[in-house]
Amino acid sequence: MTVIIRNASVLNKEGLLERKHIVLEEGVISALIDGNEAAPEAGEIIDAEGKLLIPGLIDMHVHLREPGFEHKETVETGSRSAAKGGFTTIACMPNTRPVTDTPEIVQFVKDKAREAGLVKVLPYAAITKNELGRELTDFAALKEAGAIGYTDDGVGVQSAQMMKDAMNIAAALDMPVIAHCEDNSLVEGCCVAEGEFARKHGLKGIPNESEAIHVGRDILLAEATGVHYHVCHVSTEQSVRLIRQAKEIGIKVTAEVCPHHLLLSEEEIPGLDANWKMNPPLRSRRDVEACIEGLLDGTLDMIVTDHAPHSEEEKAKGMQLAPFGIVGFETAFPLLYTAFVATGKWDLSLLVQRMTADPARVFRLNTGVMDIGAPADLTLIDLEQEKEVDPGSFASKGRNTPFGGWKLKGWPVMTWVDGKTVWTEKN
Ligand SMILES: NC(=O)N[C@@H](CC(=O)O)C(=O)O
Ligand SMILES: [Zn+2]
Ligand SMILES: [Zn+2]
Repeated sequence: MTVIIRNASVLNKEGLLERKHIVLEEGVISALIDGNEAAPEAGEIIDAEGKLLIPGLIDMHVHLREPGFEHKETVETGSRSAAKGGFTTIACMPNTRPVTDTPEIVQFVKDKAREAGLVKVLPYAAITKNELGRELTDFAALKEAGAIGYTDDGVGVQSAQMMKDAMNIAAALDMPVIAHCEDNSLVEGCCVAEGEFARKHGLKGIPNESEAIHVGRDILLAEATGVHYHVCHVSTEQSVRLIRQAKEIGIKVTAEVCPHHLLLSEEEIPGLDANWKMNPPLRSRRDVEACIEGLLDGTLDMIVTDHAPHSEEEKAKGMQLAPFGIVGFETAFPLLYTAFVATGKWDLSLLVQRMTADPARVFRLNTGVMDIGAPADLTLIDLEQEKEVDPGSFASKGRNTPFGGWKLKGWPVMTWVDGKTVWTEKN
């Protein structure tokens, strides 16, 4: 099957936009033709009409909730939500029920993804059985089953010895350890960050050190073990500083940041609405600025959504009792485009790189670039289209977002995986 995408705006290696016709054959990009030349006439022809065509977005931190929490999301609904948001590869977290801590559950997630037939789903496996922090999982068997890394996301690994053992085994298997950094002794009974909002509402606040203490500890353990250590959802100035210093001295550390931690601080939380509750929490303006700076200088390698769907009933329990987490796939690109690129603060190529080529480089994925021979994982984006975020229209089962009603530009309109259309606005 041949697909020709005519008249697309494509970012060249210098980060400038060029008009191209792109030919997709047998699931790979087979030709990039100068837009001034005639486009070939064969197979399915799509006229991009000058819209932006980029490598499919990659999200290395998402929650698909299956098995066990199908009322929040399934592999299928999450995959559709991802495709709608312009994502073509997503890596899902193991805090399911049962936890993804055996080869059978890794296989189950892969089977569900194949049945859905939408985006590429890469499963992570747990570091410890049932994510309880007591006993390591069988790293070799989990790798063999197709897990791409180990993480207890949702909770931090509290024991330094447990983390060190995990890193030693992962290093020997040439696999990464991905860490949710949180010291439980510092966050008991907390639901929002330390700061003005917590004070005003009489809530116990989550301090920045609860995250950064684990980042610092784990960087030392990564240095000792030589593992590839990846930090989840960085949200504090202190974590950014520690990661920057570790990179400077050659420790193999990489990191991710979420759109909400680049856009929102605790000052913006409007009230006791749990759609503003996530872990890590929204912190101070100073932390937001440090995360932005970290992303710009490459200390933070990539943007991830931490797509964390919950049901409306669960989120209605209020700030203190509702579960942590917000959905992310369907708003990520338009949010960042509108806030940072349309305003002239960032180059378009920087945003695209941090959501495609950079995660592919860090996790050694064979995608994320628009080269001849690369998989035809592509996203077409309408940079002019402006519309309001409408949680009611999400493909995700989750409606839990603080961004409802935000007016955004830069909406994905069509997504291809291995040359196959997995989502189009026109349906
Ligand atoms: N980020 C969140 O607020 N919640 C995540 C867990 C996590 O990513 O730590 C979830 O599973 O709901
Ligand atoms: Zn986490
Ligand atoms: Zn998460």
